[in-house]
Amino acid sequence: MLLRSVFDGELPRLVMFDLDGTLLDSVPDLAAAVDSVLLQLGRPPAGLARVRDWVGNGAPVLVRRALAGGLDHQGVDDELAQRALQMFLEAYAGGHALTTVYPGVPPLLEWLRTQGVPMAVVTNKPERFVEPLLQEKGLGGFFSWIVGGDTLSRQKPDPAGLRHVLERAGVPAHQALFVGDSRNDVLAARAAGVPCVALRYGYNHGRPIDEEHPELVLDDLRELLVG
Ligand SMILES: O=C(O)COP(=O)(O)O
Ligand SMILES: [Mg+2]
Repeated sequence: MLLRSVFDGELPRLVMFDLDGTLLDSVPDLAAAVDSVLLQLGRPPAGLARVRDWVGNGAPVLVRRALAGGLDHQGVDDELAQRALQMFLEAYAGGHALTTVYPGVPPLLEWLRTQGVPMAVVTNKPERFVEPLLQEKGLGGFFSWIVGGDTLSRQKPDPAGLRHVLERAGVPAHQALFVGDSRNDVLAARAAGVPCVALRYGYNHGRPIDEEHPELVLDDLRELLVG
């Protein structure tokens, strides 16, 4: 089995997951919220394809990128960014009907649960959205620990969130696994000493995630259970 091959034939003692682009295809709702902010500010909408490349560094950076119209958000007015962030949070709280669970996710989570492997979510999404979203999408109850982008003072690519969970779970880094979709995930895992699996279907600022050289790159999480 591919999952066991990462741990010399054993199972990991903890699996931590990224949220957006890994468990949930959340960009349609994120793009709708971004576009509602831009329209309220009298600007043209950004559209799903561009927002997809801007997701991954949390809501404040997503909003700044939307105001800048690109990944580089230097020079965006701080007061405007703050106002736009409040508008975004309000719009995004309005609903998540367009967000879907990637098909490989439920089979892997169910299987890990039957094996007694504890699970966690470490995301850059603001913490307030995470638990309700997991519940709404049928993924509530799987995760023993949840770290959002504003839970600690630092977010991914900083390893603080992963270390926070490792400590609480009492699991050494090399016996845990992190599953993500972006460069931030690979860098955070590497800095924490945690092996990393990355998904090609997610959001990585428009670049192939293979370039970041995680331990494994997959197209579907069910591949972990095969072999
Ligand atoms: O909110 C974001 O920017 C992305 O969140 P993620 O860390 O779950 O991919
Ligand atoms: Mg992600």
